[in-house]
Amino acid sequence: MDPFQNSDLQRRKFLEWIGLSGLALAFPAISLSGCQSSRFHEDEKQEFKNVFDLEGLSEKVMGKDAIDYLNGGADDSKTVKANVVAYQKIQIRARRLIDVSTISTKVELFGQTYETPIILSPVGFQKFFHQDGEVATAKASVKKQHQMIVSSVSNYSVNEIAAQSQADLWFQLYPTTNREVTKKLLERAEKAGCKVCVLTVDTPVIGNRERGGTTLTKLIYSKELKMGNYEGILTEGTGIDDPGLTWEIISWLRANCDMKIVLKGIVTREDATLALEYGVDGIIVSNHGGRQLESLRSTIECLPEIVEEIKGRIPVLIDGGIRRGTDIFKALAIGANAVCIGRPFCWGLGALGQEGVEIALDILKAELIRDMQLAGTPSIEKITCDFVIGF
Ligand SMILES: Cc1cc2nc3c(=O)[nH]c(=O)nc-3n(C[C@H](O)[C@H](O)[C@H](O)COP(=O)(O)O)c2cc1C
Ligand SMILES: O=C(O)C(=O)c1ccccc1
Repeated sequence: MDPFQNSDLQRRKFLEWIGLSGLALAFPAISLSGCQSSRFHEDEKQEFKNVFDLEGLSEKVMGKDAIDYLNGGADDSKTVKANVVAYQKIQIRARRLIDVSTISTKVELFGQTYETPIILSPVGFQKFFHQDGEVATAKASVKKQHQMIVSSVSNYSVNEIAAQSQADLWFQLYPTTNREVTKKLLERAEKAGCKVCVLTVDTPVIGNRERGGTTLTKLIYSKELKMGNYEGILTEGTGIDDPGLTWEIISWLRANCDMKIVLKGIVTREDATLALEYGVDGIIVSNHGGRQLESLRSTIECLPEIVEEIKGRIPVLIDGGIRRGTDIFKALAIGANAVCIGRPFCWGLGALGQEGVEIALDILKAELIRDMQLAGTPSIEKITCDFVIGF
């Protein structure tokens, strides 16, 4: 039974029952947010100069619980800040008199060509930000030709998101302690057409979220939790995290699905080596946006040793703290094959639904193109480590 499916009153009662009165109050605010876009005129939309303008609007229209859940991190949020600040220490070495009249942002990953190297990170619970949740995000990603990664803990199921948006999705997996349940999650993703499984490896337990954490933890551990992908399959006593998970999962995944396997959450050269040994297809250098272990290095500081270890054998992606075209440029220069963004597209979603996600993606892509022109790099392959200093 889905406690949320019948009525607002039922949903509120359920949330109160599990002790989430604050969250219960937040839900009506979410359902109101569907009318947001009509409040903004074309001229006002021009006002979104950068993703921070979308953040500002999202804070005006979302409830406090949603804001805390979205922007919060582990402990004192030092790693959340480090992810952003570390980009500022790196400088660009631009070259002159290079023809930049045509710019290509195309990249190749897993044998496929993508229009841009900017991918949408998996983010759970997107209905918190806007009633259309992951479906709005997926529609924006299709329209703007960006790859989207659907979280295991999405509110809409991966098959519903695929059906409503026609998106080619990647699926992010949180393996449960019950492999039969995990198998069903994989089957659902493959049926939805997913060709890539992003296995998150930084969440043996949920981090210490002092901001927005109580809300999240209670929902995760609530036996009644019914988010899209677990509909009809989450058996009693199965949580979304598995503290017993080891490298053995890779061969199990190989035996149980045909998707490419990408590890998300690698932050050391040692684990990059093991990832190669276990034969994964790619890695995402990530600290979960600073939401898991506090005091990890920023991801851009982790990137050099990992790139050095991987030596181009498999794609290396990175996320965390990317807010500007120059941040994307720096990550690509240091050796990332693509980047993922989390909070920035969610600010757009919270602010204006699908249209806000589109605006966030447009802003970042336009910034990247302008920065490539100013630096003298007409294609992504041309962005080498000679173009950056101070990392
Ligand atoms: C609200 C929120 C929910 C998230 N949910 C998931 C998730 O379900 N699975 C996952 O692997 N990562 C999750 N992440 C981490 C993101 O995939 C990504 O690593 C992080 O947001 C990147 O940092 P950025 O937000 O600074 O761009 C979440 C992040 C946020 C902000
Ligand atoms: O908040 C997160 O970072 C996250 O990964 C998550 C986990 C479970 C439910 C929702 C989000």
